Amino acid sequence: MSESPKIHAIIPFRPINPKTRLSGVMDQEERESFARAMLGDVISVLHTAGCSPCILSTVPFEYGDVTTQIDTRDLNEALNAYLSRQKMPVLIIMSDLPLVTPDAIQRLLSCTADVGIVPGRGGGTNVLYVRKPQEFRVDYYGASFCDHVRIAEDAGLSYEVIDSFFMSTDIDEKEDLVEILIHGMGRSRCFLQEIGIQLSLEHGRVGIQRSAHE
Ligand SMILES: Nc1nc2c(ncn2[C@@H]2O[C@H](COP(=O)(O)OP(=O)(O)OP(=O)(O)O)[C@@H](O)[C@H]2O)c(=O)[nH]1
Ligand SMILES: C[C@H](OP(=O)(O)O)C(=O)O
Repeated sequence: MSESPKIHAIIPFRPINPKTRLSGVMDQEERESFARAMLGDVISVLHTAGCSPCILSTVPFEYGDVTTQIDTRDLNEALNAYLSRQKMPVLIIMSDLPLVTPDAIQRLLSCTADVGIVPGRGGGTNVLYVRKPQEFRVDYYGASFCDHVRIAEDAGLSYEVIDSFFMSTDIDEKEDLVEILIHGMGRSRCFLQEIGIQLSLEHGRVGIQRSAHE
């Protein structure tokens, strides 16, 4: 019996000077290592979920034997050019989702709508499952979740919104690191621990602190 083809998962990635909103707690070299660690967590989960990952990078970049495509254009232009070349369903997943799980990916892949949308906290879009890539386009940044709903509606495509704590937790700000230290089990958590980032409790709120000697 022949196996069903793996779903292509495209991961946009900017390896140089990424995660600038974490500049207060990590220097550039650390942010680059941390972004790579989060990417590694996402790639492992995609493999476990039976997807075929591909990195869409702004510069030449290698991660094991994962295929990389290079596109120097900005995020939206690069992804829309990619979508226009695809005939089969595509998963678009951000690289800063280190808590994503195979179960959550499977749940998204089992949605029957033309577009499955996983919102990010604060109005962004963390994962999209696009069954008809040539009929959809992306518009990231700002309230991109609302924009993606509107784009699907305008194109006459059905959509389903998938709520998942682990997929909706993208790591943008210092406060988001708390979630990795509480829920994470992969490379990203190890990296934070290696550079001395740990949980702190101040006035009853959980935050993070970095040990001075690291
Ligand atoms: N291919 C490509 N990917 C990008 C680009 N900009 C960001 N990304 C990726 O898109 C995803 C979401 O990006 P952001 O959350 O804005 O991450 P970031 O740009 O590293 O973070 P900030 O500098 O803090 O805004 C991540 O997977 C990034 O690596 C780009 O210009 N091209
Ligand atoms: C790419 C952008 O990511 P954010 O800046 O919201 O993390 C978005 O989700 O539209």
